[in-house]
Order: sequence, then structure tokens, then C-alpha cells
Amino acid sequence: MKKIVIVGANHAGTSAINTILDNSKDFEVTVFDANSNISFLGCGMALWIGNQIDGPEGLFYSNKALLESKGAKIYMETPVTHIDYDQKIVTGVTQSGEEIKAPYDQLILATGSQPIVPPIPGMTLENVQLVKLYQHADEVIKKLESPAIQNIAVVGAGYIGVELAEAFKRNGKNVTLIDIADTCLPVYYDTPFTDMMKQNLGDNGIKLAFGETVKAIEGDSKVERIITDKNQYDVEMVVMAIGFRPNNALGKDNLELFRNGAYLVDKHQRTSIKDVYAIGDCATVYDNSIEGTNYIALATNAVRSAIVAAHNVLGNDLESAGVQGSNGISIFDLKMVSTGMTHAKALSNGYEASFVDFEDYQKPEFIKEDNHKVKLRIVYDANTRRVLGAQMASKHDMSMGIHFFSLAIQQKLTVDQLALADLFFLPHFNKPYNYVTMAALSAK
Ligand SMILES: Cc1cc2nc3c(=O)[nH]c(=O)nc-3n(C[C@H](O)[C@H](O)[C@H](O)COP(=O)(O)OP(=O)(O)OC[C@H]3O[C@@H](n4cnc5c(N)ncnc54)[C@H](O)[C@@H]3O)c2cc1C
Ligand SMILES: NC(=O)C1=CN([C@@H]2O[C@H](COP(=O)(O)OP(=O)(O)OC[C@H]3O[C@@H](n4cnc5c(N)ncnc54)[C@H](O)[C@@H]3O)[C@@H](O)[C@H]2O)C=CC1
Repeated sequence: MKKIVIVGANHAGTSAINTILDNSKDFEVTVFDANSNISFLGCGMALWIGNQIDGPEGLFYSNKALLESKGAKIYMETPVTHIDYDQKIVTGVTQSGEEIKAPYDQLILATGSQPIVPPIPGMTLENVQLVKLYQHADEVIKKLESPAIQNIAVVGAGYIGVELAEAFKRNGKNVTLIDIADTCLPVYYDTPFTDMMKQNLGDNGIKLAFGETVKAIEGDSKVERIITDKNQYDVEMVVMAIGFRPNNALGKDNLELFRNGAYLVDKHQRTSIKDVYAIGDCATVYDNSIEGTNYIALATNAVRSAIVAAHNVLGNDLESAGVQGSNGISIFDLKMVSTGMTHAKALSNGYEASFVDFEDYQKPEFIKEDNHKVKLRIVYDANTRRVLGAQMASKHDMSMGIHFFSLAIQQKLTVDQLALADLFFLPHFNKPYNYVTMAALSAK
């Protein structure tokens, strides 16, 4: 039997294990994970902290027993400390200090990412929190019960920061949201959209401290204040959410890396060493919007890249279709989704980029119930007319609409091709001249 070793058993690792074992019984699959749990959906963390769901139980979809019932050998709480890429041997160390040596024919690295820790004074004070794992969320929730914690600074107004700012507000805390950029969600949206989210956060009582650089966190053993280049805020907890860094400790000296340290992979998820694959947050993706290699840490990419790697391990020549970095967020009922490049990013990447904006009700005005305005921006290349990105915002759940644009970018469609696409009409759902058609028709 061929031996497969997988390092990391969260979203990417679990997806690889399932794909291999659901498709073949000819492989011996050995898995190591440093953590004590598998498959925690970080995307549900804010809902759990904000008391919008009953508890964390539903945020797990797999476990050691389930994966072992399929035939995998799973070592939990067993960090891999060394990989001998010449001899093809992985070494893990159990909690009791026992060394496990697992030889492999093919190796899949699924070691994910870690929150970025900024090099500022005060990071080791009590109540400075990182938020990635189940254990992190559990610790934050226990601390929120203390009446001593009333004022919280969230650093980073990206996806995690904005979601957690809402969650802390739902707990009745005073929240200050700090970002080095002059707005929130700048990676994903252009100004008209980030302005909507800014307004939404402000209207819901979140104090915004954008365009400020955090210099230090201060206190006498516990957090008492956070200092930026412009202000200082008295807080009892600081939550750091300024992005992820790929976990490359096991391969950084052996494998070719991307500029941020992620393992550089091809469309088969192959690294620079034969028989070594990398998937999920520790690896690069092929980004169809920029037509090149990128780093986009998302559970969706983790699961799909794992399926690709697993099929290649099985001997099926499967190539990734690439990604568009499609994403979504819902904060105090404001829903925003985006895919591909923003206009700002397209310009900074050297494209002669244009955009078209359109805003309209989702359904005809005679429908009074659950009918909200939807704002849409399509970003496209002014020369080739190729669709480069799209953004949508509404109180209506229009999220499925972004998939249309995601596929358009993947298939290199032009904005003019979208204009004449066959989109159905029914008043319960949309308008005969819907905003997608109208926006695409209006593209200059
Ligand atoms: C709060 C939050 C909200 C999020 N929301 C969304 C969302 O809504 N949508 C979305 O698409 N994505 C979301 N994400 C991102 C998503 O969680 C990640 O992209 C995803 O976890 C990546 O999965 P992964 O398996 O590649 O890596 P990870 O989840 O980082 O897992 C890596 C695994 O490898 C193990 N490991 C690492 N090193 C070793 C070692 N040396 N030995 C053994 N094991 C090791 C770790 O213990 C871990 O279990 C969110 C993330 C967070 C934190
Ligand atoms: N809904 C979704 O799809 C979600 C996706 N995720 C993913 O998880 C990953 C990590 O999320 P985030 O940590 O929120 O990263 P992010 O990349 O979304 O946002 C990081 C934010 O931190 C800011 N920042 C960077 N350095 C800073 C500094 N020194 N001081 C202050 N601000 C600073 C940036 O300007 C940015 O706004 C991302 O890939 C994200 O897409 C996370 C949560 C939800």
C-alpha cells in the first residue's frame, strides 16, 4: 500500500483525508495535528461570541473518530517537528514525548496559518487576545463574562476585526475598532462600499479609529490602554486581527516560497519537491483576476485545494481552476460580497481599469415585503473589457449573485458578455431589467 502522510488536519487536511479515503482503499493515510480538535469553523466564531448561535458544538463537522472510521491513522496533539525530505520521513512528538516516525511515498502539507503578531510592546500582557482557534474563542468568551472587561480595542478592521467588533457590541461592550488604513475592509471593497460599512458600524455604536498606527499596549500585568500614533484608548482587552501569516516552519528551508513565505505550488498543488504537496492557508493559489500567483487565506480555498491535491495523490490528473478570492460578510444586517480585484487594486496592479456602478431595488417596487436596494460595482479592464472584479452591498440577501461574477472572472468573460447573459425574471426574486444586466449595459 502506498503511504500518504498529511501534516495538519483542519479544513484543508480533513478535506484531503476524506477525498483520498472516499475514493480509494489502496492508500495508508497517516495524519498529524498539533491541536486537540479538528475542523473548527472560524467563520462561526463571531456568531458564537455574539450569542447568535446556541454554542460551539455545530461549528465542528469532523473529528478523530470519524476520520479513523474511514481508515486513517490520526495523531492528535502531535506536532510534527521535522521532515526529512530526502529519506521521506515525517517525525512527530506526542504529548508524552514519544517520537513517531512516519515514512511516506507522498506528503501533503496542510499546516495552515497563524495570526500576525505585530512587534509592539505589551503583546504579552494579560487580555491581549489572538483569535484563530476554538481555544482562543473559548478564552475570550470566558473573559467577557468578567464585569472588569467593558472596553475592548479590536486592532485590524479586516474581516475578523469587523465581525468581532459586532460580536463584542452584542455583548454590551464598548468597542474601538483600529486600523492602519483610513477605512475598514480595504482589501475587499472600494470606497463607496467601505463607506457604507463605516456608517453601519458607527450607527451601531462602534468607535472607529481608522488611519491610526498602534504603537504599544500598556498596563500593569493586564491591559489598561492602547496607544496609537494619534490617540490613546483606555481598554481592558485588545484583540489582534491584522491578517494571517502562512505556517511554513516545516518547509521554509527546503521548499520554494512565495513573497509572504507561503509554499509556492502549481495548479496541481505540487511544491518544488517531488511528491510533496501543499494545500490551504500554508500554500499559494492561482488567482484568475490577476492572472498570477497570490496568497488568499480562506476556508473555501483550503477545501478545494485539498480536493485537487488528493486527486493527484490518487493518480488522477486534476488541475485547480484557480480562485477569485470570493468572499462575503454580514454585519448588523448589512451584507457585502466581493470577488476578484477592487478598482483600487486593479489600478495599483497596473491595469487600465474602469468600473460601472448601479443601484436599484432587488424586486419591482410593487413588492413591499423584503425588498431592499442593492448596490453593485463591476470592475473591468478598459482595453480588453475583461471582468476583473465585482462588489455588492444590500440589506437583502443577494449573496448568490456574486458567484456569477466569480465564474465570469474565471472564464475571462467581458463585461459586454454579461450584459446579454440570460437572467430569468420573477417579481418574487428580481426585476425584468435587473441590476446586473443594467450595470453591464451601462459599462462605457
Ligand atoms: C475568526 C475567523 C473567521 C474566518 N471566517 C472565514 C469565512 O467566513 N470564510 C472563509 O472562507 N474563511 C474564513 N476564515 C479563514 C479560514 O478559517 C482559514 O482559511 C482556514 O482555517 C484554513 O484552513 P487550513 O486547514 O488550511 O489551515 P488551519 O485552519 O490554519 O489549520 C492548520 C492545521 O495544521 C496544524 N498544524 C500546523 N503546524 C503543525 C505541525 N507542525 N504539526 C502538526 N500539525 C500542525 C494546526 O494545528 C491546524 O490544525 C476565518 C478564520 C478565522 C480565524
Ligand atoms: N467572511 C470571511 O470570508 C472571512 C474571512 N477571513 C479570512 O481570514 C484571514 C484573516 O482575516 P483578518 O485577520 O481579518 O485579515 P484581513 O486581511 O481581512 O484584514 C487585516 C486588516 O488589518 C489591517 N492591518 C494590517 N496591519 C495592521 C497594523 N499593524 N495595525 C492596524 N491594522 C493593521 C489591514 O489594513 C486590514 O484591514 C483573511 O484572509 C480573511 O479573508 C476571516 C474572517 C471572515
